[in-house]
Amino acid sequence: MVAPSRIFAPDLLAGQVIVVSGGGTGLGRAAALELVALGAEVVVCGRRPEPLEETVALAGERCRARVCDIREEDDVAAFVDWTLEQHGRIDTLLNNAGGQFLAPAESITPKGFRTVTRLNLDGTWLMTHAVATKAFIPAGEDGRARGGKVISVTLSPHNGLPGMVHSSAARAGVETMMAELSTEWARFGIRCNAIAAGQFGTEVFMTKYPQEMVAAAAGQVPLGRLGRPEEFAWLVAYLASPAGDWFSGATLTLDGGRDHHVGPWPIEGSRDAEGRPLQEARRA
Ligand SMILES: CCC/C=C/C(=O)SCCNC(=O)CCNC(=O)[C@H](O)C(C)(C)COP(=O)([O-])OP(=O)([O-])OC[C@H]1O[C@@H](n2cnc3c(N)ncnc32)[C@H](O)[C@@H]1OP(=O)([O-])[O-]
Ligand SMILES: NC(=O)C1=CN([C@@H]2O[C@H](COP(=O)(O)OP(=O)(O)OC[C@H]3O[C@@H](n4cnc5c(N)ncnc54)[C@H](OP(=O)(O)O)[C@@H]3O)[C@@H](O)[C@H]2O)C=CC1
Repeated sequence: MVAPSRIFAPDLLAGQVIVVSGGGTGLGRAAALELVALGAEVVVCGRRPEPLEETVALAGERCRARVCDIREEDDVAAFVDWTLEQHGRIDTLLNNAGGQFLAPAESITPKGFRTVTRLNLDGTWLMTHAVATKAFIPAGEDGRARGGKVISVTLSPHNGLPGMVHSSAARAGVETMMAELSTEWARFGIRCNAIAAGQFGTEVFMTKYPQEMVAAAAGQVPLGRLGRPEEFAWLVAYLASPAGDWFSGATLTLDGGRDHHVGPWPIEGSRDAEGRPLQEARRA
């Protein structure tokens, strides 16, 4: 039995069907559990069955899983068809699956660059296009497009993460994709937004990258800590709920201030004896 939400009413998303890509781990799993706690039917996908099965075991009967590689067009089509066979509708798609490797730009090969843009940009597009054309745009019983919501995970800081030029470029593309579609697909009642995630202490974040980088990450966040997966899940739930109905084309940055980090403040050598920032004297 999934734990009740600490923030929202338990029936906030009752009756909704929500797809979470990458729902077997980290931020995707946290979102899946919160959405189930709020009454939604959730379908998770990813490449490996084991983490998906663990999410289902934690979430209970209102969560289903199916293996799908979001980079493969046929996989994506089969996954969306299967979800519609199971539930008859999709209300929200959370494009959370993604990732990258850390490497200096000059050492990234053409294949390495393509690998990361294909996952984050092409994969997000394949999922978005398939869900829109199969579930959101076709007419419902009233003869009008059913509509729906797309929420795509991107990356903060927006000036790019050194060592991640491929992912920084791909996520910028996803944010523009969401903004563009918010105009084109408004006529179908489709809302498209991005959540620019700062650094969250998920298991993969804590273990995949060089430990020096991980150890330094919180120090680059003005609020002084990494994000907690439930903080991501709450924003997803808010956007999926009626409170999110007038958001479209937006990028919501969720990062403890990381996007605007300029280094330690007060600046080293520019503090008074108590460590406070310096202040100019008033004119006499
Ligand atoms: C501050 C942090 C902010 C963000 C945090 C998070 O996102 S946390 C969450 C993060 N979560 C995730 O990232 C989860 C998802 N991430 C993944 O699945 C992998 O990281 C992936 C994106 C590489 C795709 O995997 P895949 O199995 O499809 O690919 P593959 O392994 O077969 O490699 C294909 C090609 O890529 C290249 N290349 C690969 N690695 C390196 C490297 N270390 N060095 C150099 N190059 C590398 C290489 O060209 C290779 O070809 P080769 O030379 O072998 O012929
Ligand atoms: N944690 C952080 O600090 C930040 C994370 N992000 C992004 O947020 C998202 C979640 O991150 P996090 O939970 O930390 O990381 P995880 O690595 O735990 O999550 C990535 C998920 O995506 C799935 N996935 C990867 N490739 C594919 C694919 N080709 N097809 C389908 N599913 C795939 C993985 O499952 P499987 O391997 O089984 O396919 C996994 O469940 C990612 O897009 C990440 O890049 C962005 C900014 C910062």
